[in-house]
Amino acid sequence: MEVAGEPIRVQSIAQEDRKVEVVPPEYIQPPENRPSKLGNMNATDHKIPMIDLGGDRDVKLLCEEIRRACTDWGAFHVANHGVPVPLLDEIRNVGSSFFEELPMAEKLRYSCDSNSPASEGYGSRMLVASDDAVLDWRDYFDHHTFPLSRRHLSRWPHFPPNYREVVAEYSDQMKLLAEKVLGLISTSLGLSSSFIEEAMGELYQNITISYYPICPQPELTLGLQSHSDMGFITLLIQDNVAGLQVSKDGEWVTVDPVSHAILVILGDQTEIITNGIYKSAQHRAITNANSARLSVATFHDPAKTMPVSPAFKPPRYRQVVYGDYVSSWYTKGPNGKRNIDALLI
Ligand SMILES: O=C(O)CCC(=O)C(=O)O
Ligand SMILES: [Fe+2]
Repeated sequence: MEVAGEPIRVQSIAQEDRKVEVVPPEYIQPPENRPSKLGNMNATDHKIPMIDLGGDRDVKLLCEEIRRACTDWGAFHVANHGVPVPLLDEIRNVGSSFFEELPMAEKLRYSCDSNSPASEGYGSRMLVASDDAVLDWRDYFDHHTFPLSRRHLSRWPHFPPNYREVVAEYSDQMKLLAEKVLGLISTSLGLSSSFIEEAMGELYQNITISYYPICPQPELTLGLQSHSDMGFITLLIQDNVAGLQVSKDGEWVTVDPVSHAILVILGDQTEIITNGIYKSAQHRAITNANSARLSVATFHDPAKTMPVSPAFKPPRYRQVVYGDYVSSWYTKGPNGKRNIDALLI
């Protein structure tokens, strides 16, 4: 089902009546970007850290763990995070019902504006900077959730019937967790616990549910090209199909799915504000030939008008107005971490 002027959704290439045996050329990555090895590359010393936020943990010890994880990886799992675990299953379930049970024609009623990056709705080309860029093997639904003035539930799927209620509740819970984690990150650097939250100003939150259809040639494609997230922190959950990889010491490490845990990914604004003591995590998603994969990423960003600069001296990054950073990112494309590197002094 194709609508005139509408970019084609990956799911309609991969799964419907026109199912293909080979991927169309616009999805084929140049050799240097292809996943070299499709198995799980995790060795025990190559596992994303798991940090327990529960109970009465000694804050000093907790902050030491956070500091190590942020320094070594820029990403870590949190367990006992305070978000009800059934809610994690609910959002995965409503997401997969939308992508897998709703006919394409119905899904297309929620199409995002394909001419404007990060517009709300159902799309497939969020990170595509130019017409000749290689396409991601991914469809998604992007929701604007905070500030509340951006939250229009009427623009979100009506199916399944509890979709909107679940996403709204999930958004509220993610905001609380983001504030908690940003507080710990601030404390772990000797800053006041509210430092990053105050520097961020009004919190902007978007939730992207990504759906990666089965891919006939996973060795040639990426579900999502290598990038770092633009804002402060991303809270991500995935289903039980592995596919997310984080770059560590020049190697791609697959993040094992842990159904009750939430992955914290540091974004570029955290790298700037911490003056590079903590680095944003470069990550990507690979595809596979056996199962579709779903993830839910919740982004926490400042207002577009907000200037962000290092909290430590001498500054190693130039101050940047967040909206300018976002515009340049969407113009040039993510290309690994090139955008933040351009701010280095
Ligand atoms: O699907 C994933 O695991 C990664 C999603 C992601 O990195 C993003 O949406 O920015
Ligand atoms: Fe990301």
